[in-house]
Amino acid sequence: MSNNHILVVEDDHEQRALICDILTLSQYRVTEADCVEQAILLIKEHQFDVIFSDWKLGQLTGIDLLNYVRKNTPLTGFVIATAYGTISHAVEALQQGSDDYLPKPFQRQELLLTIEKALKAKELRSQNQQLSAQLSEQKQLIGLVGKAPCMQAVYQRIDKVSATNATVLILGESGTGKELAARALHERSNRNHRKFIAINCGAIAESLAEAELFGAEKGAYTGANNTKIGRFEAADQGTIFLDEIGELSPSLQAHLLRFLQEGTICRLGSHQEIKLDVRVIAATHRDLQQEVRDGNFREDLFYRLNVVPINMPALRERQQDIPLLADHFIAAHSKQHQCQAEPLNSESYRALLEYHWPGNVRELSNRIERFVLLNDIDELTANMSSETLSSNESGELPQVDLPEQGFNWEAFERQCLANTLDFHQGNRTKAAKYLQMSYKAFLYRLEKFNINSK
Ligand SMILES: Nc1ncnc2c1ncn2[C@@H]1O[C@H](COP(=O)(O)OP(=O)(O)OP(=O)(O)O)[C@@H](O)[C@H]1O
Repeated sequence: MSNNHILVVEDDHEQRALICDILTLSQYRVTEADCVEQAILLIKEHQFDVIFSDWKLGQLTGIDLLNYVRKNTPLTGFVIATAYGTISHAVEALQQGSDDYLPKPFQRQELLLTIEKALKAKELRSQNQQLSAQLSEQKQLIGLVGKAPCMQAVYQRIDKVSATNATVLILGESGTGKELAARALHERSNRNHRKFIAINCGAIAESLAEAELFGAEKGAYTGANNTKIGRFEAADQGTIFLDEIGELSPSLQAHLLRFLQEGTICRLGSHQEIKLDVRVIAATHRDLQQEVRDGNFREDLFYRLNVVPINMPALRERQQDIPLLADHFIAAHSKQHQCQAEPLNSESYRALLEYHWPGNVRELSNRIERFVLLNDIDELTANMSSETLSSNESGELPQVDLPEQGFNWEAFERQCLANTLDFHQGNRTKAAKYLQMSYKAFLYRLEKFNINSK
């Protein structure tokens, strides 16, 4: 039996028995309560790892229990079950610090997955507690908003490597906060009183790039009337952030490799080596390993850069942070533009939660900024419905010849999911969209059938 102890709070006797059975069969230690008051008495006596609570519990709600838990045993994992279609409850629960919510009716596997998620969140919170003083300071400092377990893992990574001089490669889709993470690494290092220089490798003209990065001697090229200091030299004793590293030309890749190996650069037009102390942080939204396989990126450079990788999660992978980020950006943009925006209603939160956010946090920030400036809620959700996963269109259904002897439905569902994923080269966002399913529902199914997309 697992050591993990779950408290199930549900006033419907049959439902409670069912949930307890599922959890007990999955080797959890389970205790039950039929109301908030009884749950609180039990929490005072025992240490629970996760509390699974229904929303409606007599006169009180799961939120009352959640508030008690967050105040008194903040590490405990918490999942709230919400009635079908009551998205405002889900939003409220996430805002109050629930680790996840589970819309009813739910399946056995979905229940087990949310419990596992809450356990993971609890574990990360426990680990972070040791760093908590630093962590709250760090969260302020680095400006990264998000409480999801995958973001906690990012904070931990940043915390561990910021004090070192290790080269860091930050990976993630566009708009996921790669530059913010790089700044955080710099801010938390002992280089923070020196420069942080950010360069978008895709944005510098090829012909000027070498002089721009490594400097040039007077007369090295037409128009070089004075000696030019490059960005590497300017960043001496500080940090250089090379964004879109995948765009670096082969010749600059060679220069960068030499710097990472020898710690020296040569200005254009000179053979004199200049020793520098610059920490390199690189980022890309590309699959650099694929670029290496395709011959576009040097393998030796890839390994030099990839000393410590940090993966920034896509916004759709941390759905629980969406309300938090939305509220954060409303406050930030209202302050910036000195205007007052209406608080979001539950319909708007629902639209935000259901959308798949191809532009990630940047897109959320931009949409909220437009909404705040124009005070028009339609600006927030414009063009979302056509992109939203839960489209109502059924599309053309595939023809299936039902075999006379019957067939195994689960095996069939598994096959459909796996084929769809293959069809989209393992891209889960596209596959979920193709099946007109929310990303979260699709992930549940992948995990349920143990289908690996990577
Ligand atoms: N976790 C976060 N909390 C608060 N703001 C965030 C977060 N992540 C990103 N942002 C904001 O979103 C915008 C985009 O972030 P950033 O430039 O760091 O992303 P990026 O991954 O480097 O994007 P690109 O790959 O396009 O360069 C910025 O305005 C940033 O402040």
